[in-house]
Amino acid sequence: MSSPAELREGYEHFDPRAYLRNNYLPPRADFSSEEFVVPWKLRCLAETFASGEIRGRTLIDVGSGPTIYQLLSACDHFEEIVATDYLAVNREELGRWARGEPGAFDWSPFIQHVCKIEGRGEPWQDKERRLRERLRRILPIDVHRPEPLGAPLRPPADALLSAFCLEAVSPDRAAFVRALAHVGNLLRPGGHALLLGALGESFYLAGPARLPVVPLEESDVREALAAAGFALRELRSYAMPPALRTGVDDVDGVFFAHAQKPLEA
Ligand SMILES: Nc1ncnc2c1ncn2[C@@H]1O[C@@H](CSCCNC[C@@H]2Cc3ccc([N+](=O)[O-])cc3CN2)[C@@H](O)[C@H]1O
Repeated sequence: MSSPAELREGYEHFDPRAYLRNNYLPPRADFSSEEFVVPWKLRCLAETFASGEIRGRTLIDVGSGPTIYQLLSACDHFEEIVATDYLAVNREELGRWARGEPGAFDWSPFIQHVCKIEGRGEPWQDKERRLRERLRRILPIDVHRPEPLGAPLRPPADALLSAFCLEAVSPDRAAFVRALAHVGNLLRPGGHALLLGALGESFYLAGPARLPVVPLEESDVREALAAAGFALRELRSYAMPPALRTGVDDVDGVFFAHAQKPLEA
């Protein structure tokens, strides 16, 4: 089991471009079939937002890393998107994309796919522009702190999204529960939480960095959400096919959870 100090040390060597290469270029970024992991992740989010039930002023994305794909369906339903990450190198990568700077990662295949599955015939450039307009803040965060942003979010977020972060920064399941409770402090009562994460993963690579992950089963996710005070609305799982087991991690599958913070405090 890794210690918080080992985790922090490991993240000093995290290479955002290697991480993007490992997870967001082929073979994992294969849009040719719904059987593949990226279309599955994007469909979970598109279907959840399609109902229109989840909307409001602010959505906070916890541990964004260097990625924005997770925000593509959310951005139609919130005036402001707040991205966050622990590492400056990831916040800088997000900023490059947000400002449309040369050298930023090309998310257009993801944006085109989301526009296709949302089925409104929206030009992908419109969605790209809307996300850039609404992605107003890119903040430092540490989910091990009871106040992950260092100060309360005022007003609290109407919704929270987090993709592949909490299990990758928690040394064990108890720490995962604590991190969930901490990020729950950023969410208003009644607010919705959407989580994507890894099942059965014990490590992943990001260039020179080899980071430990607490291996989770679906039941651990269910129990952690309950222990952190969330009411579970939906939990789906995806099994990683052999073709996508590329050695960049040992992930067995992916979970998608939709939960809600109760109205009564
Ligand atoms: N204390 C902290 N608080 C908040 N964030 C923190 C903290 N420490 C580090 N961070 C921040 O959290 C990190 C988030 S990236 C974590 C990667 N998770 C594992 C990776 C992800 C992945 C992606 C896609 C697929 N797939 O199949 O499609 C599979 C997998 C499985 N492997 C990183 O941005 C770091 O900068």
